[in-house]
Amino acid sequence: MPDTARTRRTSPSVRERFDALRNLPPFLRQIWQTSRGLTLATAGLRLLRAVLPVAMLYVGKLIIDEVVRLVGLETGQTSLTAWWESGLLSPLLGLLALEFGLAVLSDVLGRIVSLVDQLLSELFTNATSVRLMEHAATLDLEDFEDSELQDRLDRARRQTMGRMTLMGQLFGQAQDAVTIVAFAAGLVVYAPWLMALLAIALIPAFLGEAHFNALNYSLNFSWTPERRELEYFKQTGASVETAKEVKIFGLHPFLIARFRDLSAKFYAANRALALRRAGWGSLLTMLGTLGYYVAYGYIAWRTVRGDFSIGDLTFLAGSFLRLRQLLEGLLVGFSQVAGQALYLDDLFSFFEIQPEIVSPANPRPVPVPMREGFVFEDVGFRYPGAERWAVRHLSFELRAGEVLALVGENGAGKTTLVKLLARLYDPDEGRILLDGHDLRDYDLDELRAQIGVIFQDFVRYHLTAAENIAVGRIEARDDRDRIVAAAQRALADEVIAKLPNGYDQVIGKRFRNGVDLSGGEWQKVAIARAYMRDAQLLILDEPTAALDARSEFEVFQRFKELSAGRTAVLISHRFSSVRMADRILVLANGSVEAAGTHEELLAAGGRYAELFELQAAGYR
Ligand SMILES: Nc1ncnc2c1ncn2[C@@H]1O[C@H](COP(=O)(O)OP(=O)(O)OP(=O)(O)O)[C@@H](O)[C@H]1O
Repeated sequence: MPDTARTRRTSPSVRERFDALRNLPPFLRQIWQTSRGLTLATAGLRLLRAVLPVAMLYVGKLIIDEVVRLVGLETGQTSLTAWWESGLLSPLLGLLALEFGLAVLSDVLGRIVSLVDQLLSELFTNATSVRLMEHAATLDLEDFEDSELQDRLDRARRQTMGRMTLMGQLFGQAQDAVTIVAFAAGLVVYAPWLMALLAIALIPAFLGEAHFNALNYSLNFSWTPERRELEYFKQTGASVETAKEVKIFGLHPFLIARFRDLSAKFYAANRALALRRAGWGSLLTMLGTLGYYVAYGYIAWRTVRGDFSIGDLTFLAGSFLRLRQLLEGLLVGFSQVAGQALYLDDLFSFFEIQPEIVSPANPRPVPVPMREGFVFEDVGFRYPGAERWAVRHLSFELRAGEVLALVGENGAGKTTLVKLLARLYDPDEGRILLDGHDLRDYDLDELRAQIGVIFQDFVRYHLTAAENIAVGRIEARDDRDRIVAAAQRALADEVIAKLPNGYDQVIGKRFRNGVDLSGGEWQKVAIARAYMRDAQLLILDEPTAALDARSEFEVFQRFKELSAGRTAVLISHRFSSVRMADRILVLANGSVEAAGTHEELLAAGGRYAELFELQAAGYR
């Protein structure tokens, strides 16, 4: 992240803090959209529950007044039966029963409210996760390689889970506000200015909370990259994927030390803030408490003077206590809500990122079949943030129906060329044409549907063997015949035949019953994905590196036969495979150095002949 953004964020201004509250309406809207029924239920029940405390306290006052009245009767009776038979106890019993009923109702409502909230929050978390995945799917590859986006994605991901407390808090606040109004309505009659005193005494605590919440957010925000690093060390230190190498190289101490260092720094920063918060918090809360006891003393005095009954005293004292707690909760809670709303920025700002590689407004249909093929015209491309051009002045033709091989040393630009062809990136210079029109003029989804690429770092899905092949055309995942045919073409069927559950075997070690494959076996399964597709252009970007020489030869032989009528690009460092292509492009430093058939290139005696000789010499 640029330094300016980071420093700006270390201390959000008061305005920024309150600005964040604008996130609440869309947040509430999303909750409402998640489930109208549950939202209405929680709102309704909370409203009902909000007025119960006042009612209970008031009935409590009536009970005490009634007891005082009965004491004052001086009937001289001491046995319960005598009292009972006199009928004098009936009003008291009625009041007690009413109080009991209210208490039970309050408990039951409380339970139902938490149940509803729990269900609603789970639904909301799931819905937000789905939205997150959906939005991430629209973003450019470039976005994903950007570490700032990864930070944002990371924060957004945390928000899908973390914001549920906000929902509960927000609803709780609304409920408390109603209760406060109810209490206040009762109290205003007795001592209006005492209420003002209570409220004023709480303001310092409120401001303190707001301040520290914002500091906390800033701390978390500015530490996002480090927190991702921490997550990375934890993952690397303890996961199936890395266990083998970490063990062999004895990396545990190194990884643990890195984690310790970083986490100790984060802890120190957190602790410093927590300590300051605790110190100031206690001091400011004390002011609030002082306000309460001044009010209490005043009411006690008025009772002694005979202005209030004992029942009034308990009602008032109780009301003030509750009111203080509620006001404090509301003010502190409000600053927390404002603090949490800052975090919502992360979620919403992630949703605001828009992809740059998109279909044009009026896309032209992708030609099926294509007639001429692809033309690269002086194409240049630099990875975001890189100084070097990955490819530059790249010009060549990929004719419809031909099998073209790309050779070149590491970093020559082969994979970049493929990514440009599939429009994972757009060129910075020049253009790429398909049948005479810029790739950018076509519909993006249609274009990608016509291109099948298996990359060298293809994904090993921890799914069944059949699904691992079906990802090449996920709509056809239930078409077993098609999957088996694709597997046969890629020589993957022999691999799958050896699995305990055949095509339904989960592969990869991550899940229960998963069976792992060898590197070459994984590659065969991945190559089968290419045959699942009805794509007009098939590209194998070195997914064969782990295949033994015979398998690679066979795979490419079949690939060539089966690509008859299709356009194909293959990338390999093995000349036995490369020579099968109709035409070979030699790339060096991001542009075409030579092109021709195997024989032509050998005869020309350039880099191709040199590399071929080097490899051939190894076998002599
Ligand atoms: N995601 C990326 N971000 C920045 N630079 C990159 C990225 N991917 C590749 N490069 C750089 O672009 C140049 C071309 O890389 P490319 O992957 O196209 O080479 P290649 O010919 O496929 O190499 P190999 O034979 O090793 O697979 C290299 O200099 C590489 O360092």
